[in-house]
Amino acid sequence: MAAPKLVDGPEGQQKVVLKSSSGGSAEVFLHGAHVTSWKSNKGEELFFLSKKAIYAPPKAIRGGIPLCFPQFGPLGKLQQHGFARNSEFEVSRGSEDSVTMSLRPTTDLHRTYPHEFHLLVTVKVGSDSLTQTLEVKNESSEAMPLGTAFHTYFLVSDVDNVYVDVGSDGPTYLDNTKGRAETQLSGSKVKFQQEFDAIFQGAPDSLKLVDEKTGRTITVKKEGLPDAVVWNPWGDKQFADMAEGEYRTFVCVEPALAASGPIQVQPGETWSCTQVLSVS
Ligand SMILES: O=P(O)(O)OC[C@H]1O[C@H](O)[C@H](O)[C@@H](O)[C@@H]1O
Repeated sequence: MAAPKLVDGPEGQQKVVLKSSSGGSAEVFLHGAHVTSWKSNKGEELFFLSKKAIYAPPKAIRGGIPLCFPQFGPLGKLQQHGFARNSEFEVSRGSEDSVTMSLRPTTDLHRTYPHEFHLLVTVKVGSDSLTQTLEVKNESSEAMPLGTAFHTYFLVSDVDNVYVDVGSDGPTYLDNTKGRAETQLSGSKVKFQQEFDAIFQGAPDSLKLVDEKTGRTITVKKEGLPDAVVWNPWGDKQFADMAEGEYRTFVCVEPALAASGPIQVQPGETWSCTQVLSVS
């Protein structure tokens, strides 16, 4: 099995380039096991990646799929979204169209998260799909708390042209712009006219992002992740690693173990989750 090719990227960071025999492709940095590009078999880029992204610790790359682990957002004692997205992974195995990257805790990570674990993240690209799986084994003698998310930034023609169908009619969500106040969505479609930052707890396992201008539909299927976060920051506020106006060109749909967590992974237990993205 050919080992995946390591290619130099910005700021001395290395990435793996994946190619499917039927045309799709993807790129995954060792920094954060971070997927930064997914192209369909038509060669169209499907992920947003900021022109001002920073490719070195302690920043996560702004775009693609930041890996939130072992915490989601501020829901715990660790840094926002946990440390995995700012950690250096190693290639564990791979092929032309798939790579598995590995992270074990360093002394530094143990300072805030005193657990022995082995984290494996696998990314596989198909002609019009990308599959990402996270597996974590608790190798310590006590339970380890876990929150996580695949924090995917999808490229859109303009935020005015899109909606996210969350798969159920009139669900409630926790509104992060209002202190996680419980709020009800009218209908099943999230549209964007202002900052939207919501945790749909116990969301259906299939969500859709529809771009009515391009006619493109992205389907997000989640396994093992009870929640879904939908986010657009609206406006050029507070993000030094986002260029002016870039907020109009992405929507985040994030399969997550967020407000339904953290869970406790028991000693010796391996916990896993998956997202399958497809474009039509
Ligand atoms: O800037 P970051 O740490 O990557 O967080 C970016 C965003 O992530 C999630 O979508 C949260 O729901 C938002 O509240 C947060 O602003």
